[in-house]
Amino acid sequence: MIRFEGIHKSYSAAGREAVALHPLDLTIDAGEVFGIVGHSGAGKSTLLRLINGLETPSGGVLTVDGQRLDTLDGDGLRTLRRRVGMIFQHFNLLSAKTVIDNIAFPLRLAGVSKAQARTRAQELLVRVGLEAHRDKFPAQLSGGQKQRVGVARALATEPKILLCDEATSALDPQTTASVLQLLDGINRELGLTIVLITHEMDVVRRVCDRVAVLDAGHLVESGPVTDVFLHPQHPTTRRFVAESEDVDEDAQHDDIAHVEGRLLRLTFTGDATWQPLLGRVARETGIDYTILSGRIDRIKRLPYGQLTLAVTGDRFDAAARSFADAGVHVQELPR
Ligand SMILES: Nc1ncnc2c1ncn2[C@@H]1O[C@H](COP(=O)(O)OP(=O)(O)OP(=O)(O)O)[C@@H](O)[C@H]1O
Repeated sequence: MIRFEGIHKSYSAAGREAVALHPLDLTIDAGEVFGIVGHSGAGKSTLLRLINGLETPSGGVLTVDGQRLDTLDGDGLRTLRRRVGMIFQHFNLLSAKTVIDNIAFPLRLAGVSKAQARTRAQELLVRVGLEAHRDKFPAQLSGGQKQRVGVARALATEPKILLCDEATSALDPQTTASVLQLLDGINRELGLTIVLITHEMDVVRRVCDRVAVLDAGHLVESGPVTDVFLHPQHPTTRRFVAESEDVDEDAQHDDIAHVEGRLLRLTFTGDATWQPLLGRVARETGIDYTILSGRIDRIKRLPYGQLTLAVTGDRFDAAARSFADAGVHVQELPR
């Protein structure tokens, strides 16, 4: 478990104090995939780098697996870094070393013999699906393959926690999906805690269990991805969700101006996603509806659907109740 209590961080640059993180409380549970989303400069990297001691907080208490980081000496910090692996946006591989030697490198640093380090690196190569590339150099690999080497190297010292610093931001959508799948598998099979920072809500939707939203150094919202993604409360979170769904909010506003009725947002999750509810409720209550927007997708493995309707007819409240009785989350939106 990683626990931030009143943690804050300021940098002094050119004689001035700049606040990167305002005091925040946050708990990341063992074994979960936790996403931290925010725009550039929001404080994501700072938050992540506090966890492996690459940055020290200006105040507050940070505990990793029950150990306060401010009590660690040099040896303690080195042990922490073996238990907390990290992967990076630009992979940070050693260009003069082969794939297998890149993976073995942290073990060699930790004093493991060359033969043992290579045996372990070979196992990791298989896990990330790169056996065929073991003797190549990083320059001979695609971005996705480089990130797989990064993952294998991070796993070499058998960490309990994996930090991912914009790990898919330099990759195309298909490669992003395969690297996220790899991370998901590692989380499930090895029980590793994964903390990832990203500026894309879509990355959070695909792999994270919980998420925190940072805005200019403030933690503005956090919770299970199903809650935060489907029912965002803070304007910054709403913008992230709208961006990831490719919604043009201005165009949507224009569309709404053209239709009559009250606006209803229906969110279906799990089994409710597959029920033929719309027609049934319309028949039973005599309402009519126009679909303004709709989406069916998954949050991690949970199927969900979200529809925005303009509803006409007298029995709006009865229709809303029928949807709610069928397990659908119902929200009336202001016009
Ligand atoms: N070493 C440093 N010295 C001075 N200021 C810093 C330092 N590192 C970060 N900052 C400042 O702290 C704030 C938060 O930076 P941070 O890198 O944590 O944000 P971020 O959300 O990760 O952004 P990005 O996605 O662009 O990396 C920014 O205003 C940044 O300029």
